[in-house]
Amino acid sequence: MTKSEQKQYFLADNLKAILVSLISVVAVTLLLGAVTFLFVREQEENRASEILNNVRAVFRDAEITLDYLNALPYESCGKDNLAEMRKTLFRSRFVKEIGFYQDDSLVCSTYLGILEEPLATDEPDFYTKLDDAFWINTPLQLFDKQATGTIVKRGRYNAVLDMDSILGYSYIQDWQLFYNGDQFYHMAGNPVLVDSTLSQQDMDARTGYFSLQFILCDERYTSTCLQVKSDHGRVLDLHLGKLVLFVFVMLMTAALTHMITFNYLRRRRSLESRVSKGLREHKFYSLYQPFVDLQSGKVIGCEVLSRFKDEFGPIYPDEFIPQIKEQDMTWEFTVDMITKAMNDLNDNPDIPEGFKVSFNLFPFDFTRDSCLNLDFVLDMNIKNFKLVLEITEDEQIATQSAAKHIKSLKSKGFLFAIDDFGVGYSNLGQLKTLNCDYLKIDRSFVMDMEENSIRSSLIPHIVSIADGLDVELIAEGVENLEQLNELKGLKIGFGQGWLFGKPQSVNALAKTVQETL
Ligand SMILES: Nc1nc2c(ncn2[C@@H]2O[C@@H]3COP(=O)(O)O[C@H]4[C@@H](O)[C@H](n5cnc6c(=O)[nH]c(N)nc65)O[C@@H]4COP(=O)(O)O[C@H]3[C@H]2O)c(=O)[nH]1
Repeated sequence: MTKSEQKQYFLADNLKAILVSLISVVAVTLLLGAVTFLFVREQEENRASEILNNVRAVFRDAEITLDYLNALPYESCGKDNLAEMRKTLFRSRFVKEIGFYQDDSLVCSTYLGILEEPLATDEPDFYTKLDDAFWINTPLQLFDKQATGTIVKRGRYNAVLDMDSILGYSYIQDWQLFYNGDQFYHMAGNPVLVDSTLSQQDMDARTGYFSLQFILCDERYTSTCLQVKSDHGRVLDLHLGKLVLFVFVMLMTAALTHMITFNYLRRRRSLESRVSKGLREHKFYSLYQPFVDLQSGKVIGCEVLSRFKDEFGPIYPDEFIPQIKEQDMTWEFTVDMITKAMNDLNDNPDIPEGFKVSFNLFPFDFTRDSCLNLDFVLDMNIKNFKLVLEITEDEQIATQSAAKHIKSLKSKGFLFAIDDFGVGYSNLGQLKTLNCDYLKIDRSFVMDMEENSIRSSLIPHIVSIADGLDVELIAEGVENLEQLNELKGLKIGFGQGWLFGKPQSVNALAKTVQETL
């Protein structure tokens, strides 16, 4: 991969990773947002029911107080009645003052005692379903002129309720308490905050669960309800820590998903993962390079050479072969390559019977018994190809087991070629033991023949070694006519190289074969 390709992939991977991290941040935000919201909403509901509990305590206290007094037989305000009213006031917790009525006028109260002039009272703000009369934020004429309060009257008595000490603690009144009678009656809190003409059903339909606007009614005094429209500033103050955590989690999610995605994409592009994916998905394919009989010029065989290409481009054998060895997949790879090549060559009618087909094998595989499983190639050999197995000179083939396996394969009809002869590890004794059929002269010897280099001057010695061992020679890397002529002059039998054809598709090979017939 070139530097500019690497840069391009780096940028593309980065963009993809950014996209994935954005998507995951959105997903995490939605998920965490929903969970946090439900949590906040529950907390707001808890706060609302706490307010309602306090209200219930006040009403209950007033109810007990008023019921107790109404049960007494007093019809007028005398000393005894007043004493009883004061005793009762002392016992109650949320009643600030008690008054007594005669003929709809207030005639005495715990604070002022018996009034000289009975006091007529204004119309109440509303009546409850139990016929209790309520005055909301009404001037408390009996105290000082400024004071206002909530008064409830039941039967002959009224009670001034200490609502403020319970309801007034909240510095932001983002709720209103109302009585739900034939219509909404404001009782406490912020009267303009929420639309009092809305029914609970309207509110529910309008707000849904993901909202900080809701109505909660008391369990006992079911007509006493709290309408809440939570103040965002207060809620934010309350949950600032969570918000900071939220932002932190989002940043971490973004960073982590970017890192994971980027690494994944980079790993996917690594040689190791591309090769292993290629092996898994049988993505390797074969090209065929012609062998030529140097004297007649006819194509008499081919070498099968593997190739690989994926969405990131090609990988060449000098990179994927070591990788396959590293992943210990050599045998699986070889079986796959041979099967595909045999199918290609069998299927093409222009590849003649008896054609030499040469496969590259990994020397290490000859040390394992599995190499004897090459019988399947014989079964596939319907066109009687001369099957040549090429092994590079390698210390692995010097082992006893490799020599035994090679001997056994030869007895089944496979021919053997020592590849890249002259640059590897071999000695004459070993060559004799292996009893190979061909020596392939490494192309480094052929490359500078026309310049009479020291290396090329060794070719005649290789020729006499081959004569001594009675093996055929194949010269690799023949690129021009000068090399061809010299090789012919040295009585070398076969050649392979760009002069005769590069590694090519089976169809191109078939055409080359037909042209030289
Ligand atoms: N400069 C030049 N090069 C020429 C010329 N003629 C042929 N070549 C190249 O020389 C290599 C010959 O194959 P090799 O020596 O068996 O060397 C092969 C072989 O050892 C290994 N290889 C390739 N395919 C397979 C395979 O399927 N299995 C195994 N085990 N090894 C393979 O990878 C090596 C390299 O393969 P390739 O890149 O295909 O390279 C091929 C071929 O393309 C020429 O005239 N000039």
